[in-house]
Amino acid sequence: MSAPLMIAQQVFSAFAGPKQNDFIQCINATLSDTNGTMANMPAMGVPTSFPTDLPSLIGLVASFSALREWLKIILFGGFLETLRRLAFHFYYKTYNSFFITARFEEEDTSYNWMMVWLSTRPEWKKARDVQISTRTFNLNREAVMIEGEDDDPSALMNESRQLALLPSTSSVNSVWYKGRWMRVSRTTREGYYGHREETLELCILSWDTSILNQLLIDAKKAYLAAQQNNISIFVSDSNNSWRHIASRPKRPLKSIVLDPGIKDRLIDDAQDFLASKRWYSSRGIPFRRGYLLYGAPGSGKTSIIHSLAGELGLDVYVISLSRSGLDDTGLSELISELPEKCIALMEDIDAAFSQTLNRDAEPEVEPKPTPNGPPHRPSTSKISLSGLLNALDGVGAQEGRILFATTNKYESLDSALCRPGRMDIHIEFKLASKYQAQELYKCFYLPDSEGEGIISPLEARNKKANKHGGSDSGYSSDEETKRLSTPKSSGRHTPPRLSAEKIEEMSREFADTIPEREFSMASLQGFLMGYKIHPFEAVKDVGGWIERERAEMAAKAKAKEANAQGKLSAPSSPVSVTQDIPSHKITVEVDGL
Ligand SMILES: Nc1ncnc2c1ncn2[C@@H]1O[C@H](COP(=O)(O)OP(=O)(O)OP(=O)(O)O)[C@@H](O)[C@H]1O
Repeated sequence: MSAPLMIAQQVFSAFAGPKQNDFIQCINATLSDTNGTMANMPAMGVPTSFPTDLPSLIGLVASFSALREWLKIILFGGFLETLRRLAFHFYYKTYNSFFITARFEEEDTSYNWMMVWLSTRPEWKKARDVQISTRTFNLNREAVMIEGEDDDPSALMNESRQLALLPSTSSVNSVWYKGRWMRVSRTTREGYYGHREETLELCILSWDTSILNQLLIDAKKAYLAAQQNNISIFVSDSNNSWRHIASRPKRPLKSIVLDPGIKDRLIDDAQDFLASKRWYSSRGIPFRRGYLLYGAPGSGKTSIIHSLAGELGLDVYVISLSRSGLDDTGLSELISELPEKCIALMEDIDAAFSQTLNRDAEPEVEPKPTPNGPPHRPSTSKISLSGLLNALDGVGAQEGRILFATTNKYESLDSALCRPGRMDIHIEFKLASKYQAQELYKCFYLPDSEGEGIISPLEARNKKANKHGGSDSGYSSDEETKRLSTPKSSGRHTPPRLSAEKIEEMSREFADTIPEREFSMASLQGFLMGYKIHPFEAVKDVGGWIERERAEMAAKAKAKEANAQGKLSAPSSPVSVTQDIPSHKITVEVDGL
């Protein structure tokens, strides 16, 4: 009781000054009341009168032996803690001067470079703790295949599984790079909405900081080299940011069959545009180019755009105008965030147009019931035509971009959207001509540069496996090819090798049977897909296929007409369309007929 009172007295006198003597006397009186305690104080070496200045107070406190011990402990502990902190500080300083540390966040592209680079390292083949992954880090490329997989026939069935060996997330791994030791660790943490995000950390033991740059350059080069045969596809997410969704192998331009001149016109124009930046800027013309591809469905509009992207080495940014939640501001943001050289693709621009694209955005309407199915919901997109026009050539519009828009309903597009400056070149894609049918046939059955027809990778590998057993060398005679093209007789799954003259002759026969501009290229491709390894049967059966297609189209037209007249009151049962092909039958159910 007495010590706190004494301290209170001292503190009070220090702060309150001499005028507070009454209060000090009061405390003294209180202390002198506690006789028992005070009586013992002289024995403890504590003065019985109370100091009123600071040095005396310190003397008083120091006169307590227990307090002295505490003070010593506190000072000693503080000293030790300071030493510990200094030691750690110097340790980390020294450690960091030996190591270069780099972190890569999963959502960043550089993370993909590093992971692809790591997946090619030989270290993981011998490691005892590795992660097995089928992720390709936005690449369509072979990662590390399982050793011996090529020799295992059962692995042929798992052709598409590409297993990569990666550093484990549960341990710290070592890699050597250019004679430097590197520590690799991967950590995951809980991100937003429970999404797990990964960070890759590399610690390189090196004084020379340029080694990190070298590593990044190597990893990026390796990634781009692997990406060389692919194009990247980006779409917008709900935050109106671009997100990489896929890499697709480049499609050779020659695999797209158009009437003569169309492909050349497109490619020449696009190449000329990309090389003319200075020309545009010196004349004050916005450095942008727009192409409108319109015409029949399945005529190759989308295919040629992807193929062109591969040819020009550009990535494709798909702008989906009917995406729910996308409004004029979001669209402007998206277009202004496009990279300088890229292809922006707006598919089926008429679909968005007929639902919401008009100069004065219509208020949302209730879904209307349709006779044959669920009510048709209008798009939840809030794009207006003026918003689209502003986004395309407003101040925020990106320079250097090539815009491709596709539509099946050319006439329904507003003339403001189609005017030069927005859509500079309009190209019509028609239903297949005889010329296209013939070229498509040749495309299917002519051997490519490696001596194979257009066959699936599995067939190619089967072919490789059969290399020593079959009579594959050189072109075969007609009799031989007929025999080979019949699977029952040959038991093979590879297309026959036909001479170029033979294919030319058969392709003419095929094209003669196909009526001009009646079928789409997509439907011809669909037919030929059923005869991938049966070129003779394809020519023989195409007449029957045409009849069936016509009957089907007539039935569809009839049903559509009946629908339009409101005669259909109940949903009709699906119609089965059966296509006979030599090796198997395909049954397709067509709804609503
Ligand atoms: N001219 C063509 N040459 C080669 N293949 C073609 C051609 N046209 C279409 N195809 C094939 O048909 C399929 C559909 O083609 P694509 O998607 O490019 O047509 P589209 O005109 O964009 O159709 P839609 O207007 O319905 O979107 C693809 O698999 C493609 O290989």
